[in-house]
Amino acid sequence: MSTPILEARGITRRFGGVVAVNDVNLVVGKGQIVGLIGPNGSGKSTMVNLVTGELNPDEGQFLFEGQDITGLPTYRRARAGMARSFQLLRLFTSLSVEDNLLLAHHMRMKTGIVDSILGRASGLAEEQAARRRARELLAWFDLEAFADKPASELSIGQQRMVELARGMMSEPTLFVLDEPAAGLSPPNVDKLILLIRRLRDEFGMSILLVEHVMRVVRDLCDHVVVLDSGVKIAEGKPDAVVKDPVVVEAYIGSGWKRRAQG
Ligand SMILES: Nc1ncnc2c1ncn2[C@@H]1O[C@H](COP(=O)(O)OP(=O)(O)OP(=O)(O)O)[C@@H](O)[C@H]1O
Repeated sequence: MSTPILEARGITRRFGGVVAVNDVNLVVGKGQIVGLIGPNGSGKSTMVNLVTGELNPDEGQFLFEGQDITGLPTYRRARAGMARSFQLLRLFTSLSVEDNLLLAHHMRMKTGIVDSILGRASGLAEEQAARRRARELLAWFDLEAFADKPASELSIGQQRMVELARGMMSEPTLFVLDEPAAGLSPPNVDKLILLIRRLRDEFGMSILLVEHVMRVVRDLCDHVVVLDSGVKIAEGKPDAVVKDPVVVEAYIGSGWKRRAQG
């Protein structure tokens, strides 16, 4: 197997007396879609924040394309090729859709904006390239018609697409998606599934996906990792994992059946 895009080795993170993530190993291979699931409070969001550098682990190591990135700040991970989407949308609702893409690009990469304000040639060239990329992505996501509209005028489903397009601005090789189906209607969930698959197939993207909607996990994931109380309790193919008695037991009482039908 080629070097995985992401490898988490023995990751532990505590909050006071709570061990939110406990000695977790996780591998995302190149071009793979790996699901991270588990009942509420099992440590998924903490793990995502550890992967992207919003949090640092107390123990363990992260490798990105074989390089140790443990302790690197978020923007350095973005430069290395990592992007994320947020469970609660973080769009600038008064800005246009296109400006959301451009601004996020500058903020994530910590580059360009000073140059462009000062009118430096390198900055201007980058600004033009970013604008071109934004337009291409808006077309790819079928959002061209909304480019100049304030994000607030879009439906939640459309805003989720903007969030994904925004993540793509930095040309990531690993996209970490935090509950992309949250709040979407069933037809929009179908669209999302197709779109995430296309992201992988057309851009060769690797994806780490946290998701409660089991249909999304079953349809998309090559491999699933299950957390419970911070511990990895199972992993494998989605169909086998959701039937694993240990996993079913962990979900009982936390609305698993309702979600599995979602
Ligand atoms: N900043 C924090 N301070 C203290 N405890 C925290 C913090 N963040 C998470 N925790 C605790 O860590 C554990 C894991 O929480 P986390 O949010 O990672 O779970 P989750 O699987 O993402 O849950 P959900 O599915 O509800 O989003 C929980 O017990 C939570 O209360």
